[in-house]
Formats: sequence, structure tokens, C-alpha cells
Amino acid sequence: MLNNKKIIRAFAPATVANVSCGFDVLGFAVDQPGDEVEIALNASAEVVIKSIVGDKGRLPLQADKNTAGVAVMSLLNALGLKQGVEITLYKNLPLGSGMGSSAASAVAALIGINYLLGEPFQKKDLLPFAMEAERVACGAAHADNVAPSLLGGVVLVRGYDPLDVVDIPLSGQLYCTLAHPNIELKTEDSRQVLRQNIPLKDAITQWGNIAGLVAGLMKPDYDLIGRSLKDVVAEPIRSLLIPGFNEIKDAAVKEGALGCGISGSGPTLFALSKNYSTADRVGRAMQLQFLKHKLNSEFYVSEVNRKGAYVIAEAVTA
Ligand SMILES: Nc1ncnc2c1ncn2[C@@H]1O[C@H](COP(=O)(O)OP(=O)(O)O)[C@@H](O)[C@H]1O
Ligand SMILES: N[C@@H](CCOP(=O)(O)O)C(=O)O
Repeated sequence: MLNNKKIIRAFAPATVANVSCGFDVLGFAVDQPGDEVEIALNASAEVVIKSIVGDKGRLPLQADKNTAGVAVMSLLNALGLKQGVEITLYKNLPLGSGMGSSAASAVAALIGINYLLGEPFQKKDLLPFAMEAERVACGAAHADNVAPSLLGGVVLVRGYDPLDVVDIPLSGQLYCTLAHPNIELKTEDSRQVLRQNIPLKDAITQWGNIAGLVAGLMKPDYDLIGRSLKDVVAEPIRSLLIPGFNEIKDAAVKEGALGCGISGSGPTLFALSKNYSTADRVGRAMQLQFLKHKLNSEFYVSEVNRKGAYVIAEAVTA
């Protein structure tokens, strides 16, 4: 008798975490780019990464070091299952980019394994497994990349203990430009440069802005969004690691962006705009500024994603 094998292909989008003022508590997903996995069950009791396409050999193939493998192992553990799983990772996102690269691999793998097992978990309940993978990638189980990559939309992590994730309904159109220069910053390193204490004055500015941003997104009030896209906690320090940061940000706003800041822990910068053509012009302006600082870059324009990760296709092989 033939032993049929079901293979699932799943996609998880890149994400912009923090969104300036929401350090570790706010993030949104974009439509593209994103990571993909092909995942199948087998008769062994081991989780293996069969191959990784697109990483130029840089990512660990050991399942307990790769976020895709860690996330799957964590889910299987929760179910008390010793199940063999094989994963092929299509690594489309640049590493150490600030675009939630480590999160996207974990989320795509989770969507795939959950589907293969008959969906024992609701989408939202997959979050703790993806956070476990983030802990391995950058030493902190932050949820502001994995939550929007999984669920789509703009997501607020209201609290971590217990995890309380809130979907922020977006009522208007919103386009994101991601400008990614060809340098890398490891999230782990750019977390270490942060101050551990914040003066009360800065805290007041920051929580005013995060509340203003959430209100602006929900109304929608584009001016309020623009006024609120300010970060006095992480950006003043992290921006020093990004050549030309202030000029690039100024150029984006001059070209019509509502605001601009560091995507995740950088070096990618994000900008928000009301429509596609502005977002596209903003991307060109940002690229030009990076060039002035001797950096090549690519840029992506996408509407803020409302769908999150999904199964692209399933196939059965003999
Ligand atoms: N599947 C994966 N994708 C990306 N990075 C991974 C993956 N698995 C493990 N890592 C590790 O995580 C680190 C990159 O994560 P991070 O700096 O958070 O990048 P990003 O900001 O793009 O998410 C690297 O040390 C890398 O080896
Ligand atoms: N909140 C985290 C987000 C890191 O995002 P990444 O895309 O750089 O992994 C942080 O700011 O450290």
C-alpha cells in the first residue's frame, strides 16, 4: 500500500514592530514580503529542518536553534506529542532586518503544523509557541512581531503576564513603506543598547503618543497618526546605529508620509502614508537618502495587512 504524505505550504508576513512609540507592545503586518515553509509529518519522532532556501547558508539547520523548528517543537510539547516533522524553510526576509524575520519563520511553521494536525489550536493560541522562538532568536519573548504576523492587522500587546493581545480595528486605508539598507542589526544587540530606566517626562510623552496613535488609527485621524508617530525611548539611541537616519526620516515626511521611524530594531525604516502613490514616492526618497550615505537599499510598499499568516496550498505525494 502506498504511504501518502501530506505537505502544507504556509506563508507568514513581515511585520513592523514598535511602530515608533509602542516599544514591545504594538506591531502591524504588511502583505509582502514574508517567509514560507513546506511542512510534513513523518514516522520518526524528531523535528528536522530538511533545507533552507534563500539564506545563503547562514541560518541554523538544527531545529532547536531555528525559529521555525523551535516553534513547532514548542507546540508539539504542549500537546505531549512525539511526532516526526520535516520542514523546508523558504527564507525570503533578510536576516537582522527589523522586519520580523525570525518571527515570520516561526509563524509560518506554526500555521503549517497546526493545519496538519487538524487545527488543535485557534490561531491566537499559537502565540506562546511563536514567542518561545523569539526568545531563542533574540533573548526576549516579545510578541509585537509574532502577533501581527500571525493575526494580521495592527495588534496591541496590552500585557505579557498574562498575555493579552488586542486587535486594533483600522478604519481607513494605510500604506507602509519599508526601506531596507544592506546592513544588518541583530535584535539582541539593539536591545542591549537601550536604557533600562526612563525619566518620567519621557514616559509621559511616550504614553501620550501610543494612546494618540491607537486613537488615530481607529478614527481614522491621519494628522493624529502623524503627530503620534514619535518615539523618545528607543529611537534616540537606536537611530545612532543607522547611517543618515534623521535625513531619511525628514525626506520621507517631506515627500508626504504621515510619519517615519525605525522598523523593529532596525536597520529598516518604515513610513506610513495615506495612499499607494505617496508611499511609493516616499520609498524612492528614502532610497536616495540611503545612497547619499553610501548604502544600497531596497524598498517595499504594501497596504497594512489585515489577514496575517495562512496556508497557501496542500499537496499529497506518494
Ligand atoms: N528562521 C530564522 N529566521 C531568521 N533568523 C533566525 C531564524 N532562526 C534563528 N534565527 C536567528 O535569529 C537572529 C535574527 O533575528 P533578529 O535579529 O531578531 O532578526 P529580525 O530583526 O530580522 O527579526 C539570528 O541570530 C538568526 O541566526
Ligand atoms: N520590540 C522589538 C521588535 C524587534 O523587531 P525585529 O524585527 O528587529 O526583530 C524590539 O524593538 O526590540
